[in-house]
Amino acid sequence: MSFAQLKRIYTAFNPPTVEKRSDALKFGIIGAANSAAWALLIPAKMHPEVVVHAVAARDRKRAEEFAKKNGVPVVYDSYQELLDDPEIDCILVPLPNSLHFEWAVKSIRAGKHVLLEKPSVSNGHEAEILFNLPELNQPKAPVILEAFHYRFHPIWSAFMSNVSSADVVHVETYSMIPWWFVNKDHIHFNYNLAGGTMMGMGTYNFAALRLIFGAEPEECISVDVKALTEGVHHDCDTEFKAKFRFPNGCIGEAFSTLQGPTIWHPSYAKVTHRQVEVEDKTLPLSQKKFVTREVTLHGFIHAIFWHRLDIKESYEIRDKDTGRVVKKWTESRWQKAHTAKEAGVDLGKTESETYWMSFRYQLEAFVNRVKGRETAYWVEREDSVRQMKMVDMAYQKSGLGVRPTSQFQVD
Ligand SMILES: NC(=O)C1=CN([C@@H]2O[C@H](COP(=O)(O)OP(=O)(O)OC[C@H]3O[C@@H](n4cnc5c(N)ncnc54)[C@H](OP(=O)(O)O)[C@@H]3O)[C@@H](O)[C@H]2O)C=CC1
Ligand SMILES: O=C1OC[C@@H](O)[C@H](O)[C@H]1O
Repeated sequence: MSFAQLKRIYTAFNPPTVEKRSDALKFGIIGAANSAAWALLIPAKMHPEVVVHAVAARDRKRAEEFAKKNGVPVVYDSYQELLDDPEIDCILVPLPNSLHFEWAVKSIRAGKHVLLEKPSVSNGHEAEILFNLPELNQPKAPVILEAFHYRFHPIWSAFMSNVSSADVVHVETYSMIPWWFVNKDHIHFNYNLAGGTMMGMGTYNFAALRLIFGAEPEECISVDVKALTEGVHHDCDTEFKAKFRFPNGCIGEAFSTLQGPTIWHPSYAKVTHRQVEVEDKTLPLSQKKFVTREVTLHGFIHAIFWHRLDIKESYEIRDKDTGRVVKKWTESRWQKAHTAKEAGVDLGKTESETYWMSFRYQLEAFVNRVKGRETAYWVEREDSVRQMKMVDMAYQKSGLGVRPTSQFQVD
């Protein structure tokens, strides 16, 4: 790894602190969660319109420690007290998956905008209720966003601009987290907290499949899992391989593990297109030109560490009458994009920096939506509902069962 790469990663996690505007949004965090650092605390430092104002934890001491460590000025004794603070505009919900539904509903009903950790809720049933709350369809409704951070990174846009959904014939996705990063006692492996690898990591692969095919899967054909069976961990998948059939009859595959090998391996999404004819006016009238494109994005989930977009195009020139191949060759190119400009994405007035992580791009979009501005990219509410339905489909097929629905009642 070069010095420039190391410097970029270092700066991503230790960014310069920018001056805050007087109309900056005040965020509250419910739960002194580890993921809050990536999702909000670090990107907030370099966002002039974001102030992390308060944190609440089930245990006040824990909240105080978190506040001291992260320079958060206000501490609340309970999540509800934080929601009752009229000064707070936005809430980060980084709770166990099983609590996302209840606290996202309560946040919206308190009139707050919600940045909701992925997966949005425990299952499709909860998603239908949450994302269709009447409060979200009113004028000046709160903004809610499932924190699908990688979808906001410019390399994802560059990748998608090379994918032609109508021509996709096969997709393979891979993601992993090394075993030492996720302890067996982590909330990811607690069934009652809606744990499991398909929830914690697989949902990233599933979203990639849905976006690449530009459609919802019709069927989950197979799911092979390694799962825990003991105590609170029961029915939590540590690793899985799933296959889905999409409306064009083609297959999308997802492999993920939260107990992967010691050395981190970048995620990838590999897309194969069908052969299509391309116009070439330089050819004699008796010949036709065809291309088959393979597009692979390495590092699609955590692009800041490393990524590369590979595009391989296999060309053939054929005789129109006989179909005989007259000539064939392959052209390959690759691309990286840490900034919006490098990917050709328009972020409006904002200039992105090479050290921006996917989470910083996500926060940019979230703030812009809250402020009523246009965003280059967004995860719509219906999208999050469909996403949870795909997760349900896979859990049903796996035999582990859909994650349990919250007892919290919405009236
Ligand atoms: N975007 C990303 O890169 C990442 C996203 N995530 C997502 O964020 C969410 C939280 O994950 P993560 O931050 O790793 O988890 P942590 O265990 O670090 O934090 C979870 C928080 O939930 C609170 N909590 C409330 N009720 C319970 C309970 N019954 N059991 C355990 N904790 C409880 C705790 O808050 P309190 O302080 O009140 O005790 C704790 O701080 C998950 O939905 C996960 O999928 C996770 C990692 C990375
Ligand atoms: O991006 C991630 O990496 C670590 C996992 O624990 C987490 O769930 C996921 O969002």
